[in-house]
Amino acid sequence: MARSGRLSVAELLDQLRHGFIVLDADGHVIGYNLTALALLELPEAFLAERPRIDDVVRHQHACGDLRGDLDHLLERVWHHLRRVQQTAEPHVYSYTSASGRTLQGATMALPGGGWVRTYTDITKHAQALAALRESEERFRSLTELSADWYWEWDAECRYTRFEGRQVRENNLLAEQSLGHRPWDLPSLNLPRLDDWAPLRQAVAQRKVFRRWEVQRALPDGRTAWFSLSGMPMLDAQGRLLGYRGVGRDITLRKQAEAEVHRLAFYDSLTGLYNRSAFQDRLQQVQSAARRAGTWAALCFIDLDNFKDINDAYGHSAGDAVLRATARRLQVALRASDIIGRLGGDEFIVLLQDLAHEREQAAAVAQDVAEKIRAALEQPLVVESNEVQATPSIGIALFDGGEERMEDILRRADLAMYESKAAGRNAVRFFDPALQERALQRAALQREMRQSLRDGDFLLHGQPIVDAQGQVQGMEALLRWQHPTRGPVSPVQFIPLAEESGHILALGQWVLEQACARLVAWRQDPQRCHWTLSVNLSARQLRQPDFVAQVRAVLTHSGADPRRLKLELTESQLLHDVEDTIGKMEALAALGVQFALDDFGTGYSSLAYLKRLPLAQLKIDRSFVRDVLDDPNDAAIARTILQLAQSLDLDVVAEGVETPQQFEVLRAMGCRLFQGYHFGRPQPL
Ligand SMILES: Nc1nc2c(ncn2[C@@H]2O[C@H](COP(=O)(O)O[C@H]3[C@@H](O)[C@H](n4cnc5c(=O)[nH]c(N)nc54)O[C@@H]3COP(=O)(O)O)[C@@H](O)[C@H]2O)c(=O)[nH]1
Repeated sequence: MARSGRLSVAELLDQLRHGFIVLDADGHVIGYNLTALALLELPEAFLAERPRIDDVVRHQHACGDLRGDLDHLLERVWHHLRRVQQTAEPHVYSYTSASGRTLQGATMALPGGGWVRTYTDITKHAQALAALRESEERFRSLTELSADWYWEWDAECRYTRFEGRQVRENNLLAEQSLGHRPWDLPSLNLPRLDDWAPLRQAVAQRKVFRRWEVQRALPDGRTAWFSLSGMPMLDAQGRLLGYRGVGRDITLRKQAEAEVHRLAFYDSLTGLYNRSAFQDRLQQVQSAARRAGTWAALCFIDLDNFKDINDAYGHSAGDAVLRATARRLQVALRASDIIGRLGGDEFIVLLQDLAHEREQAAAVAQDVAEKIRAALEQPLVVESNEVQATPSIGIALFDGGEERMEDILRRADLAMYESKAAGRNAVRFFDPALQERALQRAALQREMRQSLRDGDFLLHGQPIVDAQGQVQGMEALLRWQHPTRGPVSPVQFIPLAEESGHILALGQWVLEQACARLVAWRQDPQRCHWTLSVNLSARQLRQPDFVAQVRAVLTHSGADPRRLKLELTESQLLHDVEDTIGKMEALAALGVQFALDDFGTGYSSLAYLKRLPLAQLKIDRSFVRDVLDDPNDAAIARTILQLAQSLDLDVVAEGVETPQQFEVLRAMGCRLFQGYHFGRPQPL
């Protein structure tokens, strides 16, 4: 310690963490600090004698701190000393002493000759580096030996790195993925962005995710399944740097799982659902029917003479018949229908979401069962023999109620026995009354097609009069003069025509007839100002080319569009309102008028009412019927009239049957009327 109480320079240098030795131009030690002695483990007496650097090296070599050939060591020391002098660049090196200390040495040239050598203990740093290297080695052997590969994403979740033998051997994966987010790459099992929501949510919350399975099509045409697990990489402030994780090819496992699934749930002969899978599906259909409030049907199919085929041609022929039956069922039915084989020659079909009404569902089920029957009754060629395996089909309808699956199956099975009893190759319902009605509906639909061809449909017209009883127009009403059944009410056949789609052809026919009538009236001074109202069905209006169709009929017939009035019901407006408004506006632009039929019975939103290009409201006849006796009906009629007045619409009171009804409605301000009081529908 210096007298002043402050450290001398020499004392200060001894306190440094770095050791140093100063050499003169000949390489003699002319200065050093105590740290150098400690780090180099040299006795002070040795350095105090100003040894040459060669002696220091010899000493270190003798102690085992420096290893290798001594002459070579000395040569190298002097080589570096000279080089440092020439280049003025320090020479940095490191070595580990015999005692296990790692030192970093640096040699620098001094101005005017000589050198200074510094020594720093970097043992800890060297140990950390060694540990890091070892861990890298471990990681590398892991990715080299394991089936997994390593990946990294940046903070935007784009792949930035892949490592591992798998990736090297199958570089397709990395090539395809680098620079892309996993959800931007094409995937077979998760094609929509929404499918990735759970993974993206986990990433947004910086969560670890495990075993995320994705199926990809590789550029070489193969498809492969990968499983990804990942964890976030965060900086010291908790900001996301990216994700890192492992990936694994799980294609083989997936294939094995699919095979196990196939064996457990599918019939090995036909590939259809087996009994246990079918029961599962039946339960699902029942739950779906409960949610949707619809009816479903179970068809039990038994091949009529399968045993004879088996006996006559052998089991392989029998198997071929069963496989062909399965194929025919698949071709005849829709993808949403569920087909199974219970065993032997027993097949089952589940038809879901048939209709909300039981009778309507029965009609559809009857149609489908007939289609199945027709498909299966066709002869088959099996092992060069022509065989016929006609089916007996039993149908049980069910809804979302509590009925047990065994009971539904039992009902269908019983109905199937009814088919057998009825002479085979037949369809029977569990409920005979339902069967009858379903058959009636199916027959009417068939006959309707024939009647359309034969011209059995007629158009009637019912007058629409003003307050003075003067006819202002007609409503066109369709009639079916059935060749054997006589007149069939539109109340009966219009819904059937809607269901089967015949309404499109019928509607077109009515429109053509109505336009022809308008053209004929034009020549008649008493009728030339009349309008003709035509009822539109929901299905007609939903046709994308409906506007074009009406325009074509008008052009072709030459009828004045302003005399044509199309009647819609409120319920028709509820379906795709914007589309309906668009079509109405397009026709209104031509001059065609629109009336809202049965007004008051539906759920018209006043907001829509305002937007629709309507000319007329028709008060439903249910309000007119009791307008004299029921104050509520009278109030409704009055309200409709007031509403129409404020919306600047005409009003027709429908179903006026008596002079009293006429008077009351006229007193309320109604100006147009329709009903038996003025005339029943007559041939136009
Ligand atoms: N999509 C189409 N629907 C049509 C067509 N033709 C008729 N229909 C619809 O069928 C339903 C039944 O029609 P219909 O049996 O012809 O009955 C109409 C009138 O006869 C009846 N009416 C008329 N005045 C009276 C009356 O004073 N009392 C009474 N009880 N009934 C009467 O009302 C029916 C007309 O109703 P609306 O159409 O609502 O104005 C019926 O829903 C028809 O719409 C067609 O070509 N296409």
